[in-house]
Amino acid sequence: MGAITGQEFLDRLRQNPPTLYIDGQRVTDPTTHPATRNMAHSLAGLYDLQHQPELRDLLTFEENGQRYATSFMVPRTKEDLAKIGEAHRVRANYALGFLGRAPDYMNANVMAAGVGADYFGACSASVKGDPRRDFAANMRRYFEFVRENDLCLTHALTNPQVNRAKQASEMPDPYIALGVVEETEEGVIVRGARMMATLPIADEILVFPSTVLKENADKSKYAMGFALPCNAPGLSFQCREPFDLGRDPEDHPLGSRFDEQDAFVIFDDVLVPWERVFLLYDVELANKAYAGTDAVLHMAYQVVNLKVAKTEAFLGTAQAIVNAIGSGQFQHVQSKVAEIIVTLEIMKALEVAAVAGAQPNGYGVMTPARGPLDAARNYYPAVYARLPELLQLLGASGIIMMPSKADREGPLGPQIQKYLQAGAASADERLKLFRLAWDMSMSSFGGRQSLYEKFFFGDPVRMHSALYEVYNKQPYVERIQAFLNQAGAPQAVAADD
Ligand SMILES: Cc1cc2nc3c(=O)[nH]c(=O)nc-3n(C[C@H](O)[C@H](O)[C@H](O)COP(=O)(O)OP(=O)(O)OC[C@H]3O[C@@H](n4cnc5c(N)ncnc54)[C@H](O)[C@@H]3O)c2cc1C
Repeated sequence: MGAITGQEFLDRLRQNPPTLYIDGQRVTDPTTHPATRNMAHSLAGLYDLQHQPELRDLLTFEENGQRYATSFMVPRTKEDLAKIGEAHRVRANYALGFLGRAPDYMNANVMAAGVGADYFGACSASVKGDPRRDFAANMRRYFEFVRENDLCLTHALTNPQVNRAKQASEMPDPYIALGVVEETEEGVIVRGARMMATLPIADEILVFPSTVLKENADKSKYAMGFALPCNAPGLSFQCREPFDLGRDPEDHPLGSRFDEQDAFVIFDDVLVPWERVFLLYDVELANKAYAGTDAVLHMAYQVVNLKVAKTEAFLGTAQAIVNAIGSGQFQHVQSKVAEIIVTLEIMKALEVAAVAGAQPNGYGVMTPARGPLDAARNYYPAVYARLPELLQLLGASGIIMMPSKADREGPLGPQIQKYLQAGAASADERLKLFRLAWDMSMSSFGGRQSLYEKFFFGDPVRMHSALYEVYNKQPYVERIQAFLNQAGAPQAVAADD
């Protein structure tokens, strides 16, 4: 099959809808439900991009006579990596960088895991050569399956909050956190919940643990990795309140089109067939799965490209506001726009450095450099909050005084046109622009983005700790030590002056 069209995506979603619940009701058809239909069609548009004649060569690649999405490409050279990055960027621009979990993100994950599938073969519960329990073979096949069908994947890594002072096994019920209940001939039965899966309007869900599990026999039932269709029996997604309010895109330019949704995932004794199991009971392997296959780096590479696109959107919007209201001569206004430029250039430089420092990994995959990507995924969550704040500071009351499209067509239309025009734009143009700034920075959609940017790659506190642990600081300590030793002698001579 290979790269699908938007229509194929929608048909598949309609025929096999994920088990979604919104506002107490089951969503029987996400392509028509008011809370999900616009997002479903936006995703379809993203799939259609890969068939546009001018983008086809960038967004897809050919293998054995078949075309696949570039995000599934196994990079063997730095040129391959650069092409993948450019494709990520073009696809990110489709939603101005505001679609956090477009399919590319998980495609990068399954690509790295699929090529590095031997990692899963080392799992203590894997049976080499067994057509169903050979986890390496399962992972390899799964990558092929996802790529062949151009599937859209969601994923859920963290357990419900409940009590972060306790381990999963110490909760009031041992199956609040997702755990294995039993093995059967067909597979494993899992029970419990996962806290968050963005983009539940998907074909399949990938489940891995992200929290570091401690080694002991009891906790090993929480160590697992598997994939399932989003309509597997017993699996349900409880969606949060929708941010697509059904408004005209001119009024809610982002929320009306790109509410990717976030869902709480409930596994009510769900059967995971053996062929879909990639990891089981092996705490050490589970804890290191993302690093062990380098999936984390390929995902982070998608992310750095996405964040470049998003920061470019902030810069463009900020400068358009400045142009519209003629505030560009004020020094502090220039300084605020310059702040966005600095963030953008840092992210672009980290992307370039990730490719420049890329090396083939043990599986022959050209892997972007870890240092710049770790810097990007720690830096951006720390600075993101300033971007919406800068839009607010530049737009001021303009970001709240925004009559809607219906208002502009109503009885006060002529007055709105007169009083809400901009120095360099009509009222219609100005209000569309300010509505975008509001949706980026202040609406419920924009507010969720601010939370998303803080946590999308994990808890920033623990990410910093992880960086502290892995970063080789010793050469710098030694340099300081050498300097101090050198400095000692001349200082001793001069000290008696
Ligand atoms: C909008 C949004 C979308 C998301 N999408 C996805 C998704 O698609 N898939 C997915 O798997 N996850 C997703 N996440 C979840 C994300 O991975 C988590 O938010 C992140 O890992 C933090 O975990 P938590 O939310 O459970 O916070 P908690 O772990 O509950 O942390 C809450 C607070 O307690 C502190 N804390 C808790 N435990 C510790 C500790 N051991 N050490 C130090 N401090 C601690 C934290 O620093 C934080 O301040 C999403 C999150 C958001 C907000």
